[in-house]
Amino acid sequence: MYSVKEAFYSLQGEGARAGRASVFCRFSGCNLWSGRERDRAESLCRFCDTDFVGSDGQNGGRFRDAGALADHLSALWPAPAGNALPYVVFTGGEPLLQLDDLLIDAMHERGFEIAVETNGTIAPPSGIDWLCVSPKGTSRLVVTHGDELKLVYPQPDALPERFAHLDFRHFYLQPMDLAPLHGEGDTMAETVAYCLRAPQWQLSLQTHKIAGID
Ligand SMILES: C[S@@+](CC[C@H](N)C(=O)[O-])C[C@H]1O[C@@H](n2cnc3c(N)ncnc32)[C@H](O)[C@@H]1O
Ligand SMILES: Nc1nc2[nH]cc(C(=O)O)c2c(=O)[nH]1
Ligand code: SF4
Ligand SMILES: [Mg+2]
Repeated sequence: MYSVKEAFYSLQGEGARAGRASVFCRFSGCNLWSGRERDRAESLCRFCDTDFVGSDGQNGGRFRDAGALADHLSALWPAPAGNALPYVVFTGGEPLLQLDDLLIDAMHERGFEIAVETNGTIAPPSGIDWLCVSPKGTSRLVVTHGDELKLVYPQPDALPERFAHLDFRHFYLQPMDLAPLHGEGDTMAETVAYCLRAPQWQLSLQTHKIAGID
């Protein structure tokens, strides 16, 4: 059984593949935060911008097996899509609590390339085509290689220096959106300043928020 908060067709907003048409599958639940506001301040991840509780979002639900979820997701890809490769982004919540070999195989069988957005605390199954790891605070990072490391900045307890030596093709800093925290501050200027000081790191903007899409 898979529990999915929501699923939708949009443009990948973040990282090296920003702008690419994608089916998003947002799994329910996370191992670093309950999703309840009253638990936020005491959680390992405290700045989350996402509601991943339950399965009541658009195209959300509980799916009895990999084939049922794969059919549901592939129906969100437009037809005809010309020569674009179908692309699915598994996110959440923490997708590696649920994503398994059966679902990976089922999406590959339907012609999809598979991307994952993870907090890096759970070992991934094999067969993922694009792995984005986004470390959180003091949580223990077990995924030390992948395609992109995308660190939300600034996190005083997760400095970029801690991750700069890891085996990733791309290193991104993404300004922390303080809106979910009702916070004040200019994370954009700080993030730009860091990228200018340490050019290994590139700026990742959440372009879907700028564009006003999901
Ligand atoms: C909601 S998370 C879900 C996937 C996974 N749990 C993770 O943390 O990578 C998706 C992406 O949004 C980023 N993110 C979450 N809250 C954010 C915020 N307030 N500002 C900027 N990026 C944020 C995460 O770091 C991650 O890269
Ligand atoms: N458009 C869009 N791009 C995204 N890239 C990563 C997202 C996520 O929440 O994991 C996300 C998202 O929520 N929307
Ligand atoms: S690890 Fe990801 S889904 Fe979980 S609370 Fe943090 S940003 Fe949100
Ligand atoms: Mg998001």
